[in-house]
Formats: sequence, structure tokens, C-alpha cells
Amino acid sequence: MGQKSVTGELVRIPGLPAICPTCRCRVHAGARDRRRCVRCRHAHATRSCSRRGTHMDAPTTMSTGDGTPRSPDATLIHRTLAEIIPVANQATLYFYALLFVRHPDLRAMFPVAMDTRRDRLLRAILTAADRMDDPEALVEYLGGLARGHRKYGALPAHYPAFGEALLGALSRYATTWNGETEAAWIRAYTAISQIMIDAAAEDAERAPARWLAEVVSHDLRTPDTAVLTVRPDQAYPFLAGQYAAMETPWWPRIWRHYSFASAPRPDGLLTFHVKAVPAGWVSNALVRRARPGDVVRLGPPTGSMIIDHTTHNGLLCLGGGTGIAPIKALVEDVAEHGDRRPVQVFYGARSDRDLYDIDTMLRLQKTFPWLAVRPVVSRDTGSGLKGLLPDAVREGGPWPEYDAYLSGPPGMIRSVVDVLRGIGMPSERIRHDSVEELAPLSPG
Ligand SMILES: NC(=O)C1=CN([C@@H]2O[C@H](COP(=O)(O)OP(=O)(O)OC[C@H]3O[C@@H](n4cnc5c(N)ncnc54)[C@H](O)[C@@H]3O)[C@@H](O)[C@H]2O)C=CC1
Repeated sequence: MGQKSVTGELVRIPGLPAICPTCRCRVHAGARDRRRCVRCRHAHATRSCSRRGTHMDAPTTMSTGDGTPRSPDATLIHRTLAEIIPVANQATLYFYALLFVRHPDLRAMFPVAMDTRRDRLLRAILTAADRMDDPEALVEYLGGLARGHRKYGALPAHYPAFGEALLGALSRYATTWNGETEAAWIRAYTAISQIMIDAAAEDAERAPARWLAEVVSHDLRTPDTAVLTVRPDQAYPFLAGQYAAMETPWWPRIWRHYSFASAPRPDGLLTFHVKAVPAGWVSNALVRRARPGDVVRLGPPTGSMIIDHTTHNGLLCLGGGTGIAPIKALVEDVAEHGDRRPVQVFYGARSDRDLYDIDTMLRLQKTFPWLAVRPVVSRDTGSGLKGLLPDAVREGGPWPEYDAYLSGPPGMIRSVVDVLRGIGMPSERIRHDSVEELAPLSPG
């Protein structure tokens, strides 16, 4: 990349004009405003300024799947990605090889086994590329990514090293790579890194990079499933329905996501539901080794499956397996707001024995007249509905006055989204955690 990224400054690459990290237009010579280019410092008062095409330098070409025109840079970047995806594993391996050979000091930031981090890198690039022509969405996505990366110890000085390795890998594997493509990637990466550096710096002013949390209780509900309660070392603000990355002392630098299983509590304690899965190092350690007194680390809260308290719609909540954790938090959130909105919970599991939190859910049902809880079990059941969650929700439909909240295995979420859309629920009324966060992109 060549340029040195400095927190909060416009980015300048030798041979290229500086790029505004906010609106991505080329900056007038001499502009050194900390966050904005000369143009958007004036124009940001209007919403249209930061939107696509208002003062980008070049005309747009080609279009996305939905017919929206793409900028020339986005067109080139999507072309590169289309060429890289079939060889994603090799390209990502090469990226990390370049990174660690040129910057061996960075190796210590990564876990010994790199499998999931490899997937995440590619996924992040794909997601950012998809939002390239929508600066608001791009800034929002990268802001979350930057906040999440603080827990790894990411610093502004690391961005050029990543950029060099990224360009090295892309140029090796993209078949139509040329000077024009390289310039487009440099502009995009420069903007991306600057947005992330700024977002991380802003976040550092108000929150730690990570929290320490002591396990205060460990309740083994089935041979594979535990409910853990932890006490963070400092205030941990979050919203019901969100989740956090957790690192255990047994597998340093391997982070896994778990949802908060309760709405924020006055005592500040946090509860998580963990199921030990085959080859799941973190989940097995949390279920089988963790004991009161052990200390885990938490990343910041994230996720947007939160309740919209501005509507009076009912809530159709589906929790598959340990996916019931955030659903319980949402129920508590409705109770705290005193909304008395109808809440229908479908709690899916393979067998009665796997309904490890059914007693809690039935207790909540007894307390709150607006809440109905229905267990849905795919194998023999003594009570409740039999089958899979998508079937149960289809049969109970069409849910005209409800917003849907889905949490569980990615296959369940995809299938329930199909059912709900099939019976006429608009997609904006269907909320769920990112399926990509829950499932690896490839086995590699
Ligand atoms: N621990 C946590 O805080 C959270 C966990 N999750 C995710 O929830 C999942 C829980 O896994 P398990 O407990 O093993 O659940 P599971 O695999 O036993 O599935 C539970 C229920 O979901 C439905 N289901 C599962 N796969 C389906 C498919 N392909 N099509 C249609 N319906 C399907 C069925 O009704 C099934 O009984 C994991 O993927 C986990 O990552 C999601 C949110 C929070």
C-alpha cells in the first residue's frame, strides 16, 4: 500500500490523490481536516452528500443484482472477488503467508489454528465490497468490525501491513488484475482502513477493548449444555437480543459468539447458554472445564436482533436449541417495558430432554398473561408440538400483526425465513442474527 495510516487523518497514497474516508471523493490538495474532506465538511449537513453518486468523481457503470448502478471502482472490485471466490482458500492462505513472512510480529495476534479467522477475513472483504456504493451502510458495517477488532489488539499501524498482504494475494489469484484494478483496490482499502481506524479511536474513548468476567455459576443442564453466569470486571452495557464474543483461558485468541440469555440485570451479571459441539474447542471447554472462579474475556456487545419498542405488533419468537437464549432475553425486555404485547415463543429441540430451559420459559409464561410458550420437538414428545420449527410456524400462521425474531442453527433460520415470506410476512418484519456469524463460509 505504501501509505502510513495515521489515526483520524485523511489518507494519502504516493501517486494518488487523498481519498475522503467518509464520502470517498478525491480530496482537494492540501485538505487536512481530521475526519472529512473539504467538500463533505460543508455538504454533510444534507443526507444526500454521503450517498452514492452525489459527488463521486467518476460516472457509474454496470449494476448490482437489483439493478442499482455500480461505481467503476465497485465494478472492478466485484470482478476481482468473482475471480477470487473459487480459489478463496488458496488466496486466503497466501494472504496469511505473506502477512506473517513480512510481519512475523503479527502472528501472535492470531490463534494457533487459523481456520475460522480465514473464513472471517474473506467474509469481511465480501461484505465491505457489497456495501462499497452505499457509504452509510459501509461506515456502519466497518464501525462494528473495528469495535470488534479492538479485542484482538488491532492498531492503526497494522492496517498497511494487512493492505500489502491483501493486494499481494489478490494480484496473484485474480486473473484480470491490472493497474486499474490495483488502483481501485488501493482506494477502497484506504477508505476502509481509515473508517475502521476512526471508529476504533472513537470507541476507545468510551469503552474498553475487552472485558474480564469471572464465572460465578455453572449449571450443567444436559450432558452437553451448560448455563454460565459471569460477572464482568466493569460495567457492560448491552441490549436484550445482542451477543458477544468470548475467549476462554484454555484456548487463547479463539473467540466464539454467545447471546446474552437475560435482559440487562441490576446486579450486572451476564448469562450465556453453551452447547458443546464436536470439535468445538471453546464450547467444550466452557461446558466441561469452566468452573466458578475461572475468568473469561468478552468482546463488546453486538447484533441487531433487538426489540422495536415503537410498535405494538406482537412478537413471534423462535428459538432452536441454545438459540432460545436471546429469545428469553427478549421476553424479559418486553416484560420490563410493560408493553403487554402478545409474545408467542416456539422453542424447538430434538427431544424433550434437549428442552433444557423449558422450566424457565414455562415459569415466565405463568407470570405473564401475554406470553405463550410452545415446545416443538422433532423426535418423540410427551408434550407440545411434534416436528420442526418451520412447520410449526407455518401451521400457526399467517401472523399478520407480528414481528418475527429468529434464533438458532443457520438451517433453521433460512428455512423459517422462507416459510414466513411464503405466508406473506414482509422481510423488514423478520429479524435474526447474522447467519454468516453462526456458520463458517467453508470447511477449510
Ligand atoms: N448459544 C447461543 O447463545 C446461541 C446459539 N445459536 C445457535 O443455535 C444453534 C443451536 O444448535 P442446537 O442446540 O444443536 O439446535 P438443534 O440443531 O438441536 O436445532 C434445534 C431445532 O431447530 C430446528 N432446526 C434445526 N435445524 C433445522 C433445519 N436445517 N431446518 C429446519 N429446522 C431446523 C428444529 O426444530 C430443531 O429441533 C447453534 O447453531 C448456535 O450457533 C444462536 C443464537 C444464540
